[in-house]
Amino acid sequence: MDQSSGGRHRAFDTAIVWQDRNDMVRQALFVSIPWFTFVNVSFALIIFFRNVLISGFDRSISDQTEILPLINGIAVGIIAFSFLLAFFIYRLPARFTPVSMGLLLILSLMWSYCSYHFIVWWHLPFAWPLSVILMLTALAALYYHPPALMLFLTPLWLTALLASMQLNQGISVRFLLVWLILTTILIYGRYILQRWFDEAWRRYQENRMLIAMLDVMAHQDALTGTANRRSMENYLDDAIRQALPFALIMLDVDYFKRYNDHYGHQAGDDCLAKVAGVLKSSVRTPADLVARYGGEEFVVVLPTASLDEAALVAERIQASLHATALPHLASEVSNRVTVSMGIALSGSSESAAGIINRADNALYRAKQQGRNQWAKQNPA
Ligand SMILES: Nc1nc2c(ncn2[C@@H]2O[C@H](COP(=O)(O)OP(=O)(O)OP(=O)(O)O)[C@@H](O)[C@H]2O)c(=O)[nH]1
Repeated sequence: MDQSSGGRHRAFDTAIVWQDRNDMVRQALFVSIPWFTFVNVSFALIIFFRNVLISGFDRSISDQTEILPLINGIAVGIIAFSFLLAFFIYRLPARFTPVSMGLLLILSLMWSYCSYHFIVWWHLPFAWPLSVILMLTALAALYYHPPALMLFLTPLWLTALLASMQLNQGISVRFLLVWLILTTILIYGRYILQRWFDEAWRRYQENRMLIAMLDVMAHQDALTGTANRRSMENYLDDAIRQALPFALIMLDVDYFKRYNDHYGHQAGDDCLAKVAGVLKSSVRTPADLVARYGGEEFVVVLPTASLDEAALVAERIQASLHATALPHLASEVSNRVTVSMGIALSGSSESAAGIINRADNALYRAKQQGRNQWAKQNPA
């Protein structure tokens, strides 16, 4: 993920690239955490303002009123810790650390403490829905990260059971049923969401493999495995745009029509693949490019090479081809497959077509002079 351009936040908005599944989890967290913070903060604010601004709003708050300042303090704490959690997750960037896990647990414990009092002492009608909303919020926001989800859910989930037992002086069958249904919703809900998450990851991987395959098909020649003509033209255009000098060897298999006529088209294909193998093993660095220009013509591009260095590569190609000893009994110059080559140097502000044209002229001269040799561009 590119953090340098456009800042941390935009890295998730634009052109998402997930290297592994953890990246996807981070992305999900990044998307979920503002909403998770919003739910926590807004409910804490409601509690705080009901208690502080509208005192006596909840007439049922008659028992244990001395606990009210503590509840208000916890509401403020929830707001602070929610923002702190968002801050830690966004700053690190977007991942669960022991600190954010600890914050999640503290948040849940604070909510659990509040809901216990709301249910057991104050009988507040919104206490149950609040607990359920918080649990479902956590489910939707954290389902893809089981440890984080468990840390937030477990205290609230247990508190709901314990508060009910305390309220009913034992186990109420009616409540137990509701609690079990809630538990089922949480477990099954997580299972369904997780399946979608895994499915999204699987399809993302498939798409990436497909794109990589299409990329290879778009830039590679299927028969020889070298770069194709379009890829070579892009390569040359890039080099010219960046004013990078290069030498270019244009290369043609001698008497290839006769080869096809003599050995058959299939053998001709094999021969081209072997010639391409020789070319690839004869270049110097990974930056050098071997491309199939078309038919039995190839191009070798040698960045920063001089004419003499390119001539050395041409010699190496000839020697290597000779050593490979591909028979060509229909050839007039040798009983092995040979090539003719034309070498040209890139000139300042010259187009790719112009350079190729000069290499092609040199190749033509090499052919005229008897084939199985190379010729340099005409001096300017
Ligand atoms: N087997 C095979 N043959 C191809 C392929 N592409 C082009 N050819 C053949 O390559 C031959 C090229 O013939 P020419 O252009 O006359 O060249 P040449 O016979 O090598 O003659 P010189 O270049 O003058 O030595 C043609 O017969 C094409 O059919 C290919 O992919 N596979």
